Amino acid sequence: MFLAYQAYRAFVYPYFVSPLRDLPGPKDHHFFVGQTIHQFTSGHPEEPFRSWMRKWPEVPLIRYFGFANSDAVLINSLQGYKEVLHTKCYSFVRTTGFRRLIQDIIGIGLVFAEGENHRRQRRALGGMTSLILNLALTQLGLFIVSNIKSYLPMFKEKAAGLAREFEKAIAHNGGLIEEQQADTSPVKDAYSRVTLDVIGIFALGMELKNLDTPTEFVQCYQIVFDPPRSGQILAAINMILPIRWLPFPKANRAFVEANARLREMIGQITQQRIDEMLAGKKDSYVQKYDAPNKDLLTYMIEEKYLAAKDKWTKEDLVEQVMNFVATGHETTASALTWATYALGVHHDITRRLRAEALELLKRSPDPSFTDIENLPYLNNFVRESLRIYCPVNGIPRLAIEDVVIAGTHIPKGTTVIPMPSVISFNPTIWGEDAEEFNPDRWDKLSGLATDPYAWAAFGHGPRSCIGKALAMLNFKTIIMELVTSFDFDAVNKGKVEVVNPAGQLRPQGGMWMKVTKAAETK
Ligand code: HEM
Repeated sequence: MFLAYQAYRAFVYPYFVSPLRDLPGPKDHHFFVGQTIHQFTSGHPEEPFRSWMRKWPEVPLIRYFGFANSDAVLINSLQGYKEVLHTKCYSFVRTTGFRRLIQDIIGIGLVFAEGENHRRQRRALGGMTSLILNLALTQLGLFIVSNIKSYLPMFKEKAAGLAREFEKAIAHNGGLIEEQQADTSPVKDAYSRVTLDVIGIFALGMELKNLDTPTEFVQCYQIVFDPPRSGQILAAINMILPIRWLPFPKANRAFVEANARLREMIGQITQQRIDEMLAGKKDSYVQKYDAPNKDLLTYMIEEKYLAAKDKWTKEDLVEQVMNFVATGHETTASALTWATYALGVHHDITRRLRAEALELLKRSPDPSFTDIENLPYLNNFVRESLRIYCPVNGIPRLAIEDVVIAGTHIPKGTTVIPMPSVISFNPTIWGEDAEEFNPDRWDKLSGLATDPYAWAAFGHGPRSCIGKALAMLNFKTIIMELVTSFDFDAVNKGKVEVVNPAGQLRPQGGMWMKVTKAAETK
């Protein structure tokens, strides 16, 4: 009976019964596995989705076949974005494949909480997006701008440390700061180290000091985020069939061990903090940046672990911390990597950013948060960089009830994919030059491009990125530091090969970049 039902779902339902069968979409799927092989062999996690969008740019929903011919829908309209990510957000949950791809790495905290549990966690973490002022992304608590901006001195200090790293590379390697070494790469590696240091202070209240000497944290994250080809193939298979328990190949063992070690280290830090707080040593954590709020771990222990009701266990705390450390550093490191690539290709853009920043530094040698926020070209550059090179590839969802999206009835059990780059590259929204890198477009947005849902680098609605303010200020501070010190020249100015499958946009084998001291610096 069970087998007969499965056969019906795979071979009868999708072709003759599904209410989605008349939606436009690709018909070149393979027997039983749908589009899975195309996705894993396309060389880019966002292809072939982008190619479908190019073929049907005006169609709100594009239907394709997932594994076992399951129904899947690519969201291709702003209305669809608004409904899936925002107004009907809780009609969906994370998909199993997405969980299997990244849950081991990033923990089962906020990112994987669902429904009422998600609402509660988000409220507890002080990052509840106001549903009234929804699009303004007003958030309460640790993640609000007034708290984040108090970390500006720390962002500047870390950015200066990064510049020193690049100077060392210029002195030692003649400015070629990318080397192909055991699948790791110093530019991306330097960005991972600096962003890990930042999140260490924000989330753990600790100086991890990875910029000085890479710690075991960095090494473990390199193993889990930058696996060799065999590890990437394993990750692809694991999305469909859980195989992480296998003791082979070596890449699988390394992945499992690195994850276990990360949990162990974060567990130790958490336990130590709990012990200190129970012993009344409330000042043992770093507060040197004069932030109005505590670090996230301390905050969670006070608010949830030591709370009278609705308590979190130590294991809950560890998973939350895993979430923030992983999501908080690798996304920003990826954004910086691709922004540097843009600087290395578009030298005129680097010069304009430099001129704007130097002019500010002349007026205000220690610029404030408002000074930085008011740099129009930097703001345009950062948004354009995140539009063209969105670090988060896709944010797949599974419908847990029947729901109407963009006027179409979507049955329970359908996978829907909002993919920021699909909406960013759509010419009906962003114009015929949608795929071109052009920061100036932000000065003359018109038509659908002015819709808030047209730019989805941080998602939208109740599940939008809680760390947006932190990421943006950190990103801007580092770009300012880099353009006022260096010129970049991308070794590969053509198409950059990327890791696939991956939850993030990551260059395969590093981003090779020639860096020289700028003629005019601060
Ligand atoms: C450039 C940097 C970043 C980008 C592009 C980015 C992007 C995103 C996106 C697109 C989502 C929404 C996923 C969805 O709708 O399911 C998200 C969620 C999230 N982000 Fe970020 N992020 C960045 C930086 C950060 C930082 C710095 C932190 C932590 C301090 C962070 C923590 C999170 C968390 C915890 C979630 C899950 C929110 C929830 O499910 O309620 N992110 N991020």
